[in-house]
Amino acid sequence: MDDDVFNSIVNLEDEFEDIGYIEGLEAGKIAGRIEGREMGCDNGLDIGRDLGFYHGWVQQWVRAAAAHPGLVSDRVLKKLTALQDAIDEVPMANGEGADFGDRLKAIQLKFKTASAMLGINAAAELPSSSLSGTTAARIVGANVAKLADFDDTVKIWVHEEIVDGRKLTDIINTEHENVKYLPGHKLPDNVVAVPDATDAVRGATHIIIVLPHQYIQQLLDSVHGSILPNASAMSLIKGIGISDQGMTTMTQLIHRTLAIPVSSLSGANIANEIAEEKYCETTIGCQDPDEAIVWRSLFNTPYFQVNCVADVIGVEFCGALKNVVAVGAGFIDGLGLGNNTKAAIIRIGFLEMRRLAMHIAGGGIQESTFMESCGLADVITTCYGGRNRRLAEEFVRTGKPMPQLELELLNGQKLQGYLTAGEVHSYIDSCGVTDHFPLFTNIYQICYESKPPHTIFAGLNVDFSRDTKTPSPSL
Ligand SMILES: NC(=O)c1ccc[n+]([C@@H]2O[C@H](COP(=O)([O-])OP(=O)(O)OC[C@H]3O[C@@H](n4cnc5c(N)ncnc54)[C@H](O)[C@@H]3O)[C@@H](O)[C@H]2O)c1
Ligand SMILES: O=P(O)(O)OC[C@H](O)CO
Repeated sequence: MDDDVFNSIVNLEDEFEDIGYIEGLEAGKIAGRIEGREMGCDNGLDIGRDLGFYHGWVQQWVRAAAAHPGLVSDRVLKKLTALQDAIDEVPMANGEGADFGDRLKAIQLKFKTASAMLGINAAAELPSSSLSGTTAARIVGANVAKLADFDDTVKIWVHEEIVDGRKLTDIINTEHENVKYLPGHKLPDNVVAVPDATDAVRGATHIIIVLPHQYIQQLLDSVHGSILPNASAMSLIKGIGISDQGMTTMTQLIHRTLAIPVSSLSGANIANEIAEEKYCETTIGCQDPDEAIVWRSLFNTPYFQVNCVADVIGVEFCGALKNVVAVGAGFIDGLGLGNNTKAAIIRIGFLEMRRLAMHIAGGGIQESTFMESCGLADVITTCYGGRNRRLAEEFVRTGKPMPQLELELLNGQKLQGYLTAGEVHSYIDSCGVTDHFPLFTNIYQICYESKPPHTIFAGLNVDFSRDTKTPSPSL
């Protein structure tokens, strides 16, 4: 009897373990089934909705083509049939060969090509007719006119203003010249200015966004309901955003609002020189190799040589942060110091750019991106020929605040450098790492805290040697 009691006590743990195992297994099966069903419903719903859209679209065109012979060419009909086949081949259940992601991607590409050939694939721009936006429209306009896969028309959104008593959109559409932001350079006839941003993006599969970064969120909010679900965007903006979540790049901001893939283009690209068709290079950061080819075909010309990399945010960090270095270079010119001093500021600025980008994005950025046109080359050109440099020089010479100089000297153009210096400072200050960015900190203090320009040299003897050895330098 005693024996039995002890036996059952000794075995109690094993018994509970067995019971626990069986109960846990049953509970796990039920929870797994519920979770799996929820996930399946969510994903299946998305896939079904997209497939339904493509199916309905292609059916309409196939029917219309059958009812109206000659409505579409044989080439287009072939593309529509290929799209229809790809949709029909999608299995209706999970299993081997289902690979829904790859299949949807292939369908999306076929849809883009077919809709482009049908003339409903406008490559739209949202440049607010700025200097670089108009320059980009010139290039893209000339390229789409030659590309079979794209509709001929490039819509360019113009933040409407009156120039010499006339609407800027009317001037652009009649004289084919942006007389305010890019005077002296004709635009191709297929570039059409529209005053309503939603008009520019409606029906567009490729959206190019170029405007001073301070206006971006307002613009995105106004267009986000009008974007095609299969559209993709390219940001040419050189700027960063600061939010509660820290530092945001423009592609992150655009993606968050529009929920479409976003790439970046940046390089040693002073817009007036490009408009004069002087040879230069640029860098496209695009994660999808197929999309990168499409974007390259929209921008590449013999005088504007595009190189593609996969590092989207590396490209844009370079473009944004070089503007702060340009302000420093302008201070050096304003102080009347020579080329050696400017070269020192460029070198240190370049290292601080790289250090900051790595600090924020770590292994998400490629070292090699800094050697592309968007990196080293853009720092050089901007520190010698850019507007940020020029106004920083005037700032030292005249003592006038940057916003006043911008109004007086830039005829409506907007500076990014001193704003970015403020944004960078608020970020590094909140992280407690200003000591590791003496040049950025000094430039900020000269711009915003009335420190004299010669204080730009304070504490610049920083050791950057560890930065090249670790992908994400610990500060
Ligand atoms: N200019 C260049 O050489 C160059 C080259 C490459 C990249 N970029 C980048 O391109 C972006 C645009 O710069 P930019 O030089 O072409 O612009 P810009 O300074 O030439 O033009 C200013 C633009 O802002 C618009 N604007 C004014 N108020 C507005 C408002 N409330 N809302 C919306 N838009 C408004 C104006 O219509 C005008 O089109 C920047 O991020 C810049 O760094 C410029
Ligand atoms: O004129 P900035 O200073 O805005 O610079 C223009 C371009 O960014 C240079 O690549």
